[in-house]
Amino acid sequence: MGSPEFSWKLADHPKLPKGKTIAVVVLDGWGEATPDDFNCIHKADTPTMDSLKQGAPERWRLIKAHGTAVGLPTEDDMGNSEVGHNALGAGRIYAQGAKLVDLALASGKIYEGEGFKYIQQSFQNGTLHLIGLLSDGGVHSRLDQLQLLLKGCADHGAKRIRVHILTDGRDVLDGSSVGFVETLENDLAKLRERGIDAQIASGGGRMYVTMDRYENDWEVVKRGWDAQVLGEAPHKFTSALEAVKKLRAEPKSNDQYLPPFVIVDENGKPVGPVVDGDAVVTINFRADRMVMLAKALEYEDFDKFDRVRFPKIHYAGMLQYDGELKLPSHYLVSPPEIDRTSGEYLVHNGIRTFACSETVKFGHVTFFWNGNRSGYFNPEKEEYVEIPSDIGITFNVKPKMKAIEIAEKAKDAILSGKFHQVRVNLPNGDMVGHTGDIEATVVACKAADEAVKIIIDAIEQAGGVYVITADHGNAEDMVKRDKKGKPLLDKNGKIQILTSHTLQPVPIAIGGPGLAPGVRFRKDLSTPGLANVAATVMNLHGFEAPSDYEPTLIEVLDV
Ligand SMILES: O=C(O)[C@@H](CO)OP(=O)(O)O
Ligand SMILES: [Mn+2]
Ligand SMILES: [Mn+2]
Repeated sequence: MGSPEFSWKLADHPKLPKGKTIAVVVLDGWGEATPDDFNCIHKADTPTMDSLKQGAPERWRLIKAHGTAVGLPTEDDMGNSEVGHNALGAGRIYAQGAKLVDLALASGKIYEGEGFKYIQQSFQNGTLHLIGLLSDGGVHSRLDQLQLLLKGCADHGAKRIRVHILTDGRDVLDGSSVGFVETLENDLAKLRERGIDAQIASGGGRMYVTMDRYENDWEVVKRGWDAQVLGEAPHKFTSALEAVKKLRAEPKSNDQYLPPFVIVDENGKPVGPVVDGDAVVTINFRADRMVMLAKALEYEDFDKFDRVRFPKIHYAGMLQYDGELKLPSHYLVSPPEIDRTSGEYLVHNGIRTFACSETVKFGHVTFFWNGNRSGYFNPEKEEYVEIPSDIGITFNVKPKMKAIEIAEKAKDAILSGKFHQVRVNLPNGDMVGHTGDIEATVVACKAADEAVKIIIDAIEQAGGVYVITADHGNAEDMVKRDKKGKPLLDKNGKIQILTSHTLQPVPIAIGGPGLAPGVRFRKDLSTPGLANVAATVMNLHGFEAPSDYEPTLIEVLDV
């Protein structure tokens, strides 16, 4: 901080005591929606979350978790874990990757930056490869940004372009991949009319190819590497549209899990392996599922899988994905500068923190919570525990995931008396919700509720305080609806399953024996959101929040 008067010291809260153990629980993908058959939270047996709701309006309320409340471009943007946990941890609303890329493309500034100049050095003699998620989901990437970037790169001298697509079906409807490939193929055809050699070179489903996160399963990244960089995959096609259509027609296949494929020419030769002298851009703005590929593309020393070849390329991320690792070192758009997060403040004010989740969400309560920063602020004051996730399965097969294990770890941390804050993410509603399997999602919600109960019981025993909330909706609505909320049917009369997040608000509940009797939710904040939670938690630790944080959700009445 540049200003001379800056200090990490937080003012004492005038009314609330210090020293309480606070459990902060984030139920991933747990929104509030009308109770019906497609609301898995409603369908599940969730006595603990139901009982918290009885505390409304003083100790239970709803907060916004999507759109501008979390720094996304519009109110049509559903929430997601990155922006949700960023807001929860940072206590302020930052224009997020989706918006920053929009602005940089609209102003043309993206083409003036260091990152673009760096990749541009390969345009004369090399190929430009764009790798990323192909959909308009807006969570990790957006089709319109890819379209603008393709055109912009061509305008700025790219002569040979290869796109390596990852099909979605998670932030958008399953089956929509076909339409996105058609759109992209049209754009590439237009570039070819301009004399630019532009084609799709490889592909695969995002959950099976490339987009793993938090080092859960490097095989996923390897499959992508083989197809994208080496030009090798079990499936070969001469057209991407044909590839996606044929692979989707296989039994049990879906967009999220399409196997890797490469596009070959009439001689069977892959059209776009990455070779020395090429440029590569990973077009996702969101960090978590690009970090592993970024490491493979950038690190000279790398032992996660055998890369076979490590081409000398000019690589840039759409954004820088990890501020602490400075990864990648080149990027087209600067990420939001999320500084002075609540975690960093609290560490400076003597708060000892324990954070835990299973691998698939571990970075959410650590990396995202801390403003896309990996590692500890102060290892003496923090302990982060990762419970290994199951690998190689879709979570509808094991919908309970590691919820109970996470809760037990939290319980031990609470009862140990070593920590002031015990923070967890319970992944079930989200991870199972994304599979589109309604029955399994009901089981998932019940498991998450049981985990909350374990944590609340520990807080009761320790005389502490709990804050139970969520990062965005998912499990509370599993069907695509028309504007009036009626479930939509597909051509065959079957309901259209919604695998994505939602626009719903999320609950927040406070309580526990350590909560001062006069504490209740304020009534004067009209539409607070996730960013109001950080100040709330700071208050519960006995501190005033910094003045530029979004206001606290609570007030303390004299009783
Ligand atoms: O799985 C993911 O990457 C996203 C959806 O694209 O979900 P979440 O934001 O909950 O992590
Ligand atoms: Mn989430
Ligand atoms: Mn999700």
